Amino acid sequence: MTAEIIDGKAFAAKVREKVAGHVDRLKDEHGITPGLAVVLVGEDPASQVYVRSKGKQTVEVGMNSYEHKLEADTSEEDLLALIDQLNNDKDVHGILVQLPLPDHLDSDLVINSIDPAKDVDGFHISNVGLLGTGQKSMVPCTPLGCLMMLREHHGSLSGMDAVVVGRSNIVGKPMAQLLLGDSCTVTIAHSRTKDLPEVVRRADIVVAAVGRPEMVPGDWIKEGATVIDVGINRVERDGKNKLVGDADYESCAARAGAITPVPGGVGPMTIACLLANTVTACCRANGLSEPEGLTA
Ligand SMILES: NC(=O)C1=CN([C@@H]2O[C@H](COP(=O)(O)OP(=O)(O)OC[C@H]3O[C@@H](n4cnc5c(N)ncnc54)[C@H](OP(=O)(O)O)[C@@H]3O)[C@@H](O)[C@H]2O)C=CC1
Ligand SMILES: Nc1nc(=O)c2c([nH]1)NC[C@@H]1CN(c3ccc(C(=O)N[C@@H](CCC(=O)O)C(=O)O)cc3)C=[N+]21
Repeated sequence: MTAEIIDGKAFAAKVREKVAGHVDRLKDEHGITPGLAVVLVGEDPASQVYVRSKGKQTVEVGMNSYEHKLEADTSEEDLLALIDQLNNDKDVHGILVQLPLPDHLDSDLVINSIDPAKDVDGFHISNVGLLGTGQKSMVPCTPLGCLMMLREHHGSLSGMDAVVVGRSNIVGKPMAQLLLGDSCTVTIAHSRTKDLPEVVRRADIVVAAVGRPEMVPGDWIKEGATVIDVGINRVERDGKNKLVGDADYESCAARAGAITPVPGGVGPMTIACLLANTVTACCRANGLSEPEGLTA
């Protein structure tokens, strides 16, 4: 079988178009412009690239972008003061603190100081709890993007066997919650999982979120399964820098029914979902009906 390629880049463009339509409506009918604040502490080069890309796309869909770049040695007190200011700013509907934070800052404390209604990353404990109990919440962007692509490809996911490889708070765990919410039978695998190849071979849906370049080979993939590759790994090949996923693309594509590429798969959908979450947060903050099809 040769896998169908799930084009995350094209899908993300459609999501952004929808978002832009809602932004227009909010401006025209209500005089409100959704605003997203992104906070970057330090100068991690990859983080700088993502933050720039987020800011650019925020403006392209007609929203306001507020970028806050802080020195790497910023104190926790100063960062919390900035978040407090953003929490109380009516023009800011979404707040994202780029992770990872420098070691001297307590990420849990920082994230939990964001107003949950503005937590467009969906990382605040309130949103995690709401998602886990099936209540309306802000849903983490990367898993939301994966879910949207899976729903589009399969229609219903009910009864499918899903294996999520990785159990991080930002990808693996929320991904598993969303798949469970769509009635998959979900297994979460991690570094202590016994016989990972056999576990993955049971899956109709494999979500690879491990952070290890090309770790999942094609012979772990059940014929016809769908592979969602969350991994973003920069590696050097033939003297060139290259971006690869957590799945070995060639061998997985040879067995899978469908697969997301890297780049051009989950990554672009993550940013599109961030914009979608900002519009959703803006509508909720203003007591307006929220856009359909932009959240879980
Ligand atoms: N496309 C996008 O938008 C995004 C992409 N990413 C990418 O996704 C990947 C995962 O990110 P993230 O969840 O933050 O990573 P983390 O490092 O936080 O988590 C990785 C998970 O993989 C598990 N793991 C590590 N090695 C193995 C192994 N050999 N076998 C099985 N499981 C293993 C770990 O297990 P254990 O818990 O036991 O240590 C852990 O649960 C990265 O490549 C990252 O760059 C991340 C966010 C967004
Ligand atoms: N608070 C917070 N929220 C995040 O959502 C968050 C974060 N911190 N820290 C880092 C990770 C990573 N992440 C990506 C976003 C877009 C691409 C993306 O657009 N990737 C392109 C390629 C980009 C490139 O060439 O580097 C693609 O896959 O096609 C990738 C990864 C969001 N993250």
